[in-house]
Amino acid sequence: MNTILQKYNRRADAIRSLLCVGLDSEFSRLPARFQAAKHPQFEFNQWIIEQTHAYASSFKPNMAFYEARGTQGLAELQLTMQYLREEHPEIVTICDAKRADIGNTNRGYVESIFDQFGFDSITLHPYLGKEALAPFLERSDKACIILCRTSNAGAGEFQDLETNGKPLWQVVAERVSQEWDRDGNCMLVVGATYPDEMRRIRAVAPQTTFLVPGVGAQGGDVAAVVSAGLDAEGRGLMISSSRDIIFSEDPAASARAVRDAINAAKEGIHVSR
Ligand SMILES: O=C(O)c1cc(=O)[nH]c(=O)n1[C@@H]1O[C@H](COP(=O)(O)O)[C@@H](O)[C@H]1O
Repeated sequence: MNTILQKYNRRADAIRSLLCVGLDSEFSRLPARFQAAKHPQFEFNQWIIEQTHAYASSFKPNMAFYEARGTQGLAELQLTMQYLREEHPEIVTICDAKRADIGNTNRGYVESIFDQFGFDSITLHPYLGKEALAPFLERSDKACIILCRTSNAGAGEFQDLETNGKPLWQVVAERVSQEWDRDGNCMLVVGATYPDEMRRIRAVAPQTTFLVPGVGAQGGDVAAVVSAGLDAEGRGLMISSSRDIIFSEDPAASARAVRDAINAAKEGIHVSR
């Protein structure tokens, strides 16, 4: 297991939480007091981080909402990362960017996301194959989170296509967990909205950690996710919610409620951790 996964498990055990808080800080949805601030997204993120860090094992900013504001948004993402590194270095950071290109171009993304922004991990799509992703996979000090079964309604358009009698998402799960994950630095994205598929993915990838978006605003059920996806150690899940937490009346209470729902579901299936 590599250092980022160790960091994650340490944090998850220390605060008894498998919750990932998504920093999808869309400018138009920020409270007015933050929209008027000098660094709106950064100051909002700082507030959200302070409200929710006690319940968060990871934070996941989605690049889209920072890129949308051009250089100012990217600068505020950089400030957010600096703040997290200084104030909460024990919490895992995930760059949700769903990148991947040919190998040479990936080197640029690796430098940007891992070295300039300093993220612990990044979401990637597998479409170009292992050879192209080598610059990411070689980074045994970081983690690669590969899209397997996404949470959206149309996920099946390609992901359900059968190859050698298996759906593509199963091939991705097997390939990543058995062939790509040499250093223990690979995870899989498995949407909360597909618990049946998640159960099958857990069966073929028993030791892989899943990033699980889709609870909260997208309607995924926390108890179904825990039942389908928990690993034998009582971990193996980063259950992610963005809008439902960060734009709620009380982000601290919302984060605590998801953390509590996850733990209640775990107790229901008799996992000690
Ligand atoms: O990679 C992701 O995090 C991701 C994969 C997926 O299958 N579905 C999905 O919703 N996401 C991301 O997870 C977040 C979900 O946000 P909420 O629906 O507000 O909780 C967004 O940043 C999405 O881009």
